[in-house]
Amino acid sequence: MTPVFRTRGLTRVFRMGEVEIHALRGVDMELYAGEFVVLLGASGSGKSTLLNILGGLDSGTEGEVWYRETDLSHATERVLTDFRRHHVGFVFQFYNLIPSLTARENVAIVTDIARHPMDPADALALVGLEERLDHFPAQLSGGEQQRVAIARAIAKNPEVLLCDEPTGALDSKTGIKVLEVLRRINRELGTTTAVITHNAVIADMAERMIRLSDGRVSEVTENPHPVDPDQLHW
Ligand SMILES: Nc1ncnc2c1ncn2[C@@H]1O[C@H](COP(=O)(O)OP(=O)(O)OP(=O)(O)O)[C@@H](O)[C@H]1O
Repeated sequence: MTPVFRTRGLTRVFRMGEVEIHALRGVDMELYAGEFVVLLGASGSGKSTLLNILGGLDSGTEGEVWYRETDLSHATERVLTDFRRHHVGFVFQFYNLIPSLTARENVAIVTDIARHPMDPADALALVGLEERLDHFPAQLSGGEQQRVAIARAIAKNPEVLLCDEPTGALDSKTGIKVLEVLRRINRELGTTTAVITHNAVIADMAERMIRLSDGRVSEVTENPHPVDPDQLHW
């Protein structure tokens, strides 16, 4: 299987004045096409740093990061912008919706600059919000706002969806609904999906779990029988 992403010896050092923080200390990992992966690890283990580098939001200090045949570690800003714009979708813990725009308009912001976008209404229907197209964020629950954010991330038809604590601000019932949406998109669109979480239970729905400890991959586990999100309890 050809990986969508491959890192080798990836390190990231943040320099704060005299202090150096080694967020990643040599990460070797792959993400394969179409898989659903959960990234676990203690606070500060480097999960967000890794996801940000995979998504072209940040760069490593040393080591290699490949997106298919593109070497992101030596890419120009133009290549990285194109990569972010057309190949990856991001979902964060806080939804980052624009309060003065409706659900449909929040999604259209992205589809307006994408090459092969979905219709915003279709993207919102995929996340179960066909009845909420003209609602403003303040008129939506937290789970619904997160689903708008997911619709916005997938409406450009990205190959990869990178999610940083997507259920972190939600109660378990709402979080499970959001996970069901992510699972459905992964299955129906074949979007390679990586989800960072503190919640080890969520790994039960993933095909693979990658654990980071102190800036390194400490464990990779395959899960031959991923469960449906509605079977998860926490
Ligand atoms: N921009 C930055 N400047 C300085 N240090 C940073 C920066 N981003 C992250 N760090 C540090 O790098 C380390 C790894 O942070 P990171 O956010 O990747 O961890 P994490 O596993 O995602 O943690 P959490 O689960 O708490 O979000 C931490 O010690 C953090 O303080």
